[in-house]
Amino acid sequence: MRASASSATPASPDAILIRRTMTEIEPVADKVTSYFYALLFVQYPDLRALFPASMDTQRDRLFKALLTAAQHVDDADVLTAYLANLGRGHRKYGTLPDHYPAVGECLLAALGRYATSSWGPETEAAWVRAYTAISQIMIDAASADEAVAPAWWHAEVVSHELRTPDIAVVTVRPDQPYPFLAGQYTSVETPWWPRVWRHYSFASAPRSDGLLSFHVKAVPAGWVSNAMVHRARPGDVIRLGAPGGSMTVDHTTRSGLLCVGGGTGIAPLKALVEDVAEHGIHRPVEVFYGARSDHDLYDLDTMLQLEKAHPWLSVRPVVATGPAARGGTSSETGQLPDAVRQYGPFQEYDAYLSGPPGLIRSGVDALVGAGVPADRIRHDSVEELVAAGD
Ligand SMILES: NC(=O)C1=CN([C@@H]2O[C@H](COP(=O)(O)OP(=O)(O)OC[C@H]3O[C@@H](n4cnc5c(N)ncnc54)[C@H](O)[C@@H]3O)[C@@H](O)[C@H]2O)C=CC1
Repeated sequence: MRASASSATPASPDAILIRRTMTEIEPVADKVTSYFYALLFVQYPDLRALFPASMDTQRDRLFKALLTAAQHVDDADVLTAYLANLGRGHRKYGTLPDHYPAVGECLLAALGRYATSSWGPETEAAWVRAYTAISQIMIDAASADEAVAPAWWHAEVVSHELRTPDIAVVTVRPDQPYPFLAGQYTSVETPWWPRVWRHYSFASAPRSDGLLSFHVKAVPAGWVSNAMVHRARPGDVIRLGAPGGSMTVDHTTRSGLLCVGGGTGIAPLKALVEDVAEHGIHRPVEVFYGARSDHDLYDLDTMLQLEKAHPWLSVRPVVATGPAARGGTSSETGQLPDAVRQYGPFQEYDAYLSGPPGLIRSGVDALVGAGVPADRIRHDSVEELVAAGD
């Protein structure tokens, strides 16, 4: 979380033109992205096979990516980091350098059609420059990544444990080593919904046996989550993309860790606790684990066992309704951010937030209120979480 340079320094002429287009198309974003994909698939029918059967989430993602790029167009560091990650992430879709000009041509045609008052030769030229730069960063990052990592991994389900009627702990064995850091996430594609990818955090620090675990909650209309909870069985093979996310432990400091997790958001926090334990330098770790009710604290036993084993760890279950859970350093009823506010001070802590988007948003405010400096609060991108929730 850092401020964009573009908010502090005057915007470049290209940035002004690009943002003008974005402002104009924002109210009709659905139409622009539908037109873009329709044009792309008519002009370049071979590209249809790279996309999922249903394009709903995809349309939204394209617009958000454009918006992010437009916001940071003058901030080379942020833009490059974002686009390089996007370029690497596109390898699993089978994206090739040749595809970029086709996409650019259809994108500009769609923007020109809907941004009627801001479009003209100058604006078009600004978009051509921006798109050329964007695609080059993505192509270069993908090509550099090819030398060091596969485009995707196959992983076989080796165990599937239903913890509640709609939450499963799924453990998989990747077909080749899968390097990642505790606190990161990956993208998952199931055999039942080809080319539909969703993000899930790793529920453990890297293990010596190479196995990876995920906590998945089946949500209404969630294709991948329902398949993972209700269909996947040992022997099924899923695909994994590259690891991502910066919710990782800074092992160069001895600061405490304040971990606030709601629902299946406890998964990466458990991984962080294991990471601190394995590192051997014992720092205070405070975990606030929230759920709607006692029954929804599906991983409380594991967290309490960790608490028993590690004197530097405090686990505080927080339930929104019903009787407070038994166990832990303390046990609360109410909303997670309110529970965190009762404790502290946390000035000397690095904070980690994980869970539903609403919790991330209100949690950041609560943590700042509890004295945690904003630049020491880590969480995954709320946009990605929205996509992960279905
Ligand atoms: N890396 C991450 O941030 C991860 C995020 N998730 C996300 O976590 C979510 C888990 O869903 P569920 O288990 O159904 O969670 P849930 O809806 O049952 O909520 C869990 C907890 O968060 C609190 N909460 C929810 N919305 C809140 C708000 N607006 N303000 C304050 N507190 C709020 C609830 O009171 C409860 O304590 C999914 O959206 C999933 O995508 C899951 C794993 C990792």
